Amino acid sequence: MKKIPTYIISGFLGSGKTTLLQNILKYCKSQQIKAAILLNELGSVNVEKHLFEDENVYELLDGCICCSIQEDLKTTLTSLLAVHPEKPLDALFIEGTGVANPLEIVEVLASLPYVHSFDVQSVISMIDASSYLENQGIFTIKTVRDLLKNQIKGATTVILNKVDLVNEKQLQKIESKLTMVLDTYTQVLKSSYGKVDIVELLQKRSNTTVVSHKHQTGCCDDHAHSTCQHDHKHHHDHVQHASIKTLTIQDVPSVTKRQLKKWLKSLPEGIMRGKGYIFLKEKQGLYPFQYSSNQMYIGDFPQKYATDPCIVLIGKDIDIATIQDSYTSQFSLS
Ligand SMILES: Nc1nc2c(ncn2[C@@H]2O[C@H](COP(=O)(O)OP(=O)(O)OP(=O)(O)O)[C@@H](O)[C@H]2O)c(=O)[nH]1
Repeated sequence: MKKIPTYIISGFLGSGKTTLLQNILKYCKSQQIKAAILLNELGSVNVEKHLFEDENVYELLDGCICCSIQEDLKTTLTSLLAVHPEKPLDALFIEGTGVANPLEIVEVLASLPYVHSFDVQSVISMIDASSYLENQGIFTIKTVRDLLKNQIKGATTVILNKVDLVNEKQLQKIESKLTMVLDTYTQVLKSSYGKVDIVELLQKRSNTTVVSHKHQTGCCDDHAHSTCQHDHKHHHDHVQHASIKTLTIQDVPSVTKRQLKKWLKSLPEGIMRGKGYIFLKEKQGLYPFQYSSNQMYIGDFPQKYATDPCIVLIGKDIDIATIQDSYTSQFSLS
């Protein structure tokens, strides 16, 4: 089945995510694009329900899909696939809460089994130009500052919204601050009320590659072809230059904690996040693990629900072939 092109819209509270989403949906309607939206709200009631009355909406309330209700996200993705089996959706838009880390959502979509049904096209992050500079000073709490940074750094497209509320000088200051955080491949657009060129916005800018440890002949061999989304030469430039890349390794053999740690630490700097389930030799069980800020965390308890071991890595400008090679040499010895 064709994968569903999926877009993640992130950005701090009030930055204009819903406003942008409405513009996108208007465009989809005009082009007969069959879209669904997944709205996530921190509160137990969606106060913006009325804005999406005619739309195919899935609501996830009372928590953040990137963390506290991540399992609900998985359940919703599963039921969404069950509802549209014959005539799949043309696009799925996921609007995270204002405090969501978009990379955590990418990780879910890149994990098994979802990676075979959803294809992350881009991570769009909204910035409220009228409060961006102020927020840099206000939020002295490191976790909030990190969150703001992750929302921007984890994006393939950044939209500097609410430019109607700032003057040229302020805008220049924001742009120069952003260049310090963003890499050159991140697309930066400016807008008022989320009015941007939607065709340009919906271009594919993110890459997910699926490889199987069992088929190390490469992801382009016959067996793996159906899941292969590698950087083929015939891809358009914007795909080759996509800054965020996701690598999903499936059929992972059992390893020791030490081996996993050693391998994760050996990864290139561009790797921003890692996550997955790994069968630990010493504990004879499938354990969840996390990797961020150069630190590995392994869950205290084995996974209760049936799932396959897999490793999801997300990074910027990463050379997937190099990672695959390092992975093969590390774990083939195990
Ligand atoms: N002046 C101005 N107001 C805007 C702009 N974009 C959005 N707004 C307004 O800002 C408010 C918040 O916009 P939303 O689109 O709801 O923002 P959001 O990011 O979805 O907000 P959360 O649900 O809190 O995460 C609304 O009142 C919008 O009408 C803009 O470019 N300029």
